[in-house]
Amino acid sequence: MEPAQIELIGVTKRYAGGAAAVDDVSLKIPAGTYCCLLGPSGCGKSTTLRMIAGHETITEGDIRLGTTVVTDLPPAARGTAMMFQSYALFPHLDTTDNVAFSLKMKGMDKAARRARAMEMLKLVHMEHLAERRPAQLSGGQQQRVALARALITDPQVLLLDEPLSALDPFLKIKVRQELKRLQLQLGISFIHVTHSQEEAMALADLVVVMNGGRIEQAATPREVFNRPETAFVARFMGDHNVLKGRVTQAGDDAIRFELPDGLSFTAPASGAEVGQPIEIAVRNDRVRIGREPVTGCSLTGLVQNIEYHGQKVQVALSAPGVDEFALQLPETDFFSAPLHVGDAVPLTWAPEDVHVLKPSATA
Ligand SMILES: Nc1ncnc2c1ncn2[C@@H]1O[C@H](COP(=O)(O)OP(=O)(O)OP(=O)(O)O)[C@@H](O)[C@H]1O
Repeated sequence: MEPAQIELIGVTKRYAGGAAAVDDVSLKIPAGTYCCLLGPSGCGKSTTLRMIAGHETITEGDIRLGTTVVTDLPPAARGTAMMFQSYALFPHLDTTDNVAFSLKMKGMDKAARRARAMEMLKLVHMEHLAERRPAQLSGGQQQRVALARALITDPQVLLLDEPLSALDPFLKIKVRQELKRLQLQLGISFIHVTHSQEEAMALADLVVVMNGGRIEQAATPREVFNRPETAFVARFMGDHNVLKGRVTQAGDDAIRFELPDGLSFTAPASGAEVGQPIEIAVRNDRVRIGREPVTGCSLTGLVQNIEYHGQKVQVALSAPGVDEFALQLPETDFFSAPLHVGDAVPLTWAPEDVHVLKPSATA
């Protein structure tokens, strides 16, 4: 099948008696995109995926694949295929028959469907284990079989629900690379649900950050990381400090805002007016120690915790009126002048590294 764009138009899901699990979500995923639905537990990622797959009814709105509205079509008629978290392989069938299963349901003869299954097994580098049963395969191998089984239906979109969550950290990275290779090779869209921002950043062309059934931001990984739209996205992606205050002066180019404890900062003008609440983000790795203070971009922090991360050292600090503040230093910088818990540290950042946030979609 030709790759096709998928579009969600005002899609809402209300389970019986509950609030909206997915709330008026609109999203376009261009053909041939690796898309990650990212967010914390309960934000509606799996429900969104299941509605695309046709395993969950849609309360309101429509889903379109290419030019076809698939909202009311059964899963097998949509042009999508789903790989489940549990792999859901049949224990009594060998690898080849597991992969060929949907072709058997369609009435294809045995020789033809086993030949096609073997092509799929080659695609996922599993042809040498074609005769094994699921119990004789490792978790990673079972997952490849599940992938081959989903791909044999020749879908326009492959849907993956937390595909890497059961794998150990080494295998996770290996399978991650294979998923990306397969998506590029096949040229179809993959929609991959994850709660790991690292996984989403590594894989996705399009990251869709969800919170409380809504989309907070949908953009490239670089955009989401460098220009998080909301405090939720900045915190969820990590490696950002968020400062929350009230605007005290508003100029054409810059504003000043004050934290509850009186610390005052500068941010680029963003249409905010005097008296309005404001949130800004500064990346942890853009905060510097002990430089000349920059007016409106400095504070003194008290070191609370130090974590060694290999290439970087993460230092958590406290300051009056600031919930959490951290900086990341390259390993060599940290060890050339090590900090200790309890040290009072002068911190500064450049005005151009201050990023003004919008109110959250669920606010
Ligand atoms: N079958 C169901 N019946 C009622 N409520 C449900 C059902 N499935 C999910 N929900 C609720 O809908 C909301 C979204 O759930 P969903 O599984 O889509 O979230 P998620 O982001 O995928 O979470 P997780 O990462 O934990 O799987 C949650 O509040 C959940 O409790």
